[in-house]
Amino acid sequence: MQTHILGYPRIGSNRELKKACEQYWSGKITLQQLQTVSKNITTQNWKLQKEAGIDLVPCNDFSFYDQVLDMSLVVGAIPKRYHEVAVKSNSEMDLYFAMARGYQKDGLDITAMEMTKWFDTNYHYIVPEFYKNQEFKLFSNKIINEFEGAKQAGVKAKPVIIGLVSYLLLGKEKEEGFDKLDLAKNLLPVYIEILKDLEARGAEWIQFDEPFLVLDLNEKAKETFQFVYKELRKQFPHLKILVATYFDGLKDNLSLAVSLPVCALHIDLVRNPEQLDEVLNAVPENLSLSLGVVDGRNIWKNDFETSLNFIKKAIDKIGTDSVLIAPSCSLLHSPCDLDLETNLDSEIKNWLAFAKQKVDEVVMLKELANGNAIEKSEENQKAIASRKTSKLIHNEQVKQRVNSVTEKDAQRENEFSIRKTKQQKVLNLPLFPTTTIGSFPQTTEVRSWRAKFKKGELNAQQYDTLLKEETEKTIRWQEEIGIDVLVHGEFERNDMVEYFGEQLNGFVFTKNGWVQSYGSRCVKPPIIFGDVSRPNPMTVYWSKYAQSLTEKWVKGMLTGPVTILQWSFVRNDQPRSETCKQIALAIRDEVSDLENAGIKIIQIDEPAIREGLPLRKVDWQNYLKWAVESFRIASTGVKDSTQIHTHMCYSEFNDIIQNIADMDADVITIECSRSQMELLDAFAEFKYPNEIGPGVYEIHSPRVPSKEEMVELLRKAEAVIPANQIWVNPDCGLKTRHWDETRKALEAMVAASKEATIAYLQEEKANNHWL
Ligand SMILES: CN1c2c(nc(N)[nH]c2=O)NC[C@@H]1CNc1ccc(C(=O)N[C@@H](CCC(=O)N[C@@H](CCC(=O)N[C@@H](CCC(=O)O)C(=O)O)C(=O)O)C(=O)O)cc1
Ligand SMILES: N[C@@H](CCS)C(=O)O
Ligand SMILES: [Zn+2]
Repeated sequence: MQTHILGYPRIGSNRELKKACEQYWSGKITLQQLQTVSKNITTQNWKLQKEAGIDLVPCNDFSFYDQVLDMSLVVGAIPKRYHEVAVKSNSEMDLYFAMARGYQKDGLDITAMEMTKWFDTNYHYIVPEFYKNQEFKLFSNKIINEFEGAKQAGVKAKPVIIGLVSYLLLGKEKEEGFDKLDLAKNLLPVYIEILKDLEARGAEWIQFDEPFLVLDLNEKAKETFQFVYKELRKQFPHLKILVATYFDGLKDNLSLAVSLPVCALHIDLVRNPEQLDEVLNAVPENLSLSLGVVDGRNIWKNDFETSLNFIKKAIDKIGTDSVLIAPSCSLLHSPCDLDLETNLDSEIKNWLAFAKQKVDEVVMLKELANGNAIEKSEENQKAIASRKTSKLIHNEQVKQRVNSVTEKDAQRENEFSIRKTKQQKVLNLPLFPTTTIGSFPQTTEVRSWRAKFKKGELNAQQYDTLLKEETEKTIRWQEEIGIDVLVHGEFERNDMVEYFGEQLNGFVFTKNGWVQSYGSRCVKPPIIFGDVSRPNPMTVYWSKYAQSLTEKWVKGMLTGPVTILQWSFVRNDQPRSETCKQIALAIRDEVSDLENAGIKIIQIDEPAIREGLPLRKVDWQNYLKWAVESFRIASTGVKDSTQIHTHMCYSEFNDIIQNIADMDADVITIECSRSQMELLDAFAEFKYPNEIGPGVYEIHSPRVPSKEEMVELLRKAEAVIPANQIWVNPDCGLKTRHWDETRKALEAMVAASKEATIAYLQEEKANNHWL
């Protein structure tokens, strides 16, 4: 029996990588200094795992930005537009960061590659770009370098490589007339070249991540899996190849997965424990099974009794030598180290395990399965029992309230057409009304006020005054440039989910529980440990203050229940739907309080609603039913005249448009500019009846859009959506942007709205004249 880890967090337990990357980007440190930071992180990670007693320690799980982008560089999938950067900068690292973040230097203005969600997680990867007959060639030596780096640290590591089929399926065809899977034949020689080199250097085990094996696959994908792994086996009869699947069960891909001629197959027994029996029955004699029993996506202490039952069952069926023990997936999605949490309630802390502790759990499970360290099992069972019976968790009132929600509680008084008239009477908004999504730049200064406040270097009143000044400046500036519906800027928020978690009962938050979201950006998901309720209003103070400063409407700004659920660590002792409804009721109360405080427009952000979709289509409707219902519980307790907005980013809507419509928000703002308004087609085809704000500019890069390009996008929108349904706004919040680019971009956006209005009215006039 062996233990292994599928991947370890690479940000460093104090976010050293984030800080070093950002310093490198702003020219404050050299490439060599950046590389020293990465070397320290990887070395520490390898040593930690080796010293804990892990048999197969991973390498190539480090990344300066994203592991999929790393793979694109390794196999030379570098889109042509970056070739000049490679020449001008003469640095592999700068080329790499240019692909991730765009390049505006040396007279070049090149956009970043697209970024999207990694399966159903809050991690984002850089989408590979594929072209017909694309050739690949080994470009970056990263995998070899990491293997050698681990060797120097005294570890013969197991390289973790994105499997060939999943790598292709993660990408996007950038021209028509071919299927990305057609490229497998061209890509295979590069994989073979890498494996040859690794084998020559002494590698024994190779982990290929193939998460697509838990998704719905077509015949071509299945054939490609067979083709690729047969070829690899032919070439490398002695390498131990482990295929890793995670985030769901193999289900109808089981026979395919167990037929691959590899040494070991990893399965996720946290997400899909039911698959174990079926897999054990199907596993051929020469295939080892890696049991993903420690939850890599959540922070709860492992229940050793449950895990040991799985392990024993597997040992009985296939023998000790054929069993590996592991976390369910890479620990990338877990915070680094619970030991750093010195402020957590000790009862709750005893229920938790972060990455470092999960490594120990994996080792301990092997010990226990071997009949050793019985006292550790008793300790573990005490902690598990204490959580089951704790008084901290249950609140009968909350449970009763969820149980007594009726259909009427999830419905507005009247349908949208009636609400629209009533809202327009109150709001009196122009055609193409302008607004933003909520956050304004979270400058280093604003963040430093909060850091000082937390350290006690600023008192509550000083902190409050600084935030009020920043809010007032932002309100005045929005008035000045003529935005129609203002926002307060969200300066008081550390994060759109954590901020709410900090104020709700049933949540705890950590000091240092950071998890990578994309590139250098991290999030600190709050932990939902018990029944959720709202002891006090959470946002009314700031919305009321902002509204008191101006005659214009200020939107109240909330995060929706599904997004709070999705971006938190969620309790695993009740269905997610139950927790979601509890959060929904808390948000419903906040919405009511905002309305009572005179706020006429309330936005409830749900950017994670699509991310929460189960990976298999058969499971979608069940999820969508409770997710949409939760949004409706949160949003429908208002008068017809109160306008409810929602906002979503990173979403494709075609296949869930009916459910989006069922949310029945009066206005939805969506990310749209990167797809050049293509995302609107789903709304147009569906004849989406409510109002829509398609994002007219991209907010992930510092590039300032021109008025003309936004007018052009509005014209595209008008071609498919009636003008009186269209709002004008950026793709998402502006928290990651600087003020200078924000000012220029929003001024141009307001000008674009005016131009679109004039053009529309002129056309109307001409049409009427003609009639
Ligand atoms: C919309 N997005 C979000 C997602 N998930 C969330 N939970 N939240 C989101 O907003 N998922 C999808 C996308 C992902 N996008 C982003 C965008 C931006 C960030 C980001 O900026 N993250 C920040 C951390 C934000 C935060 O929590 N800030 C805190 C703490 C700030 C801090 O680091 N303080 C320093 C001291 C500072 C000083 O002294 O000057 C410290 O503690 O050491 C705060 O503002 O108080 C990031 O920096 O990574 C994430 C996801
Ligand atoms: N209101 C949030 C939404 C981000 S998805 C913001 O503006 O940052
Ligand atoms: Zn957004």
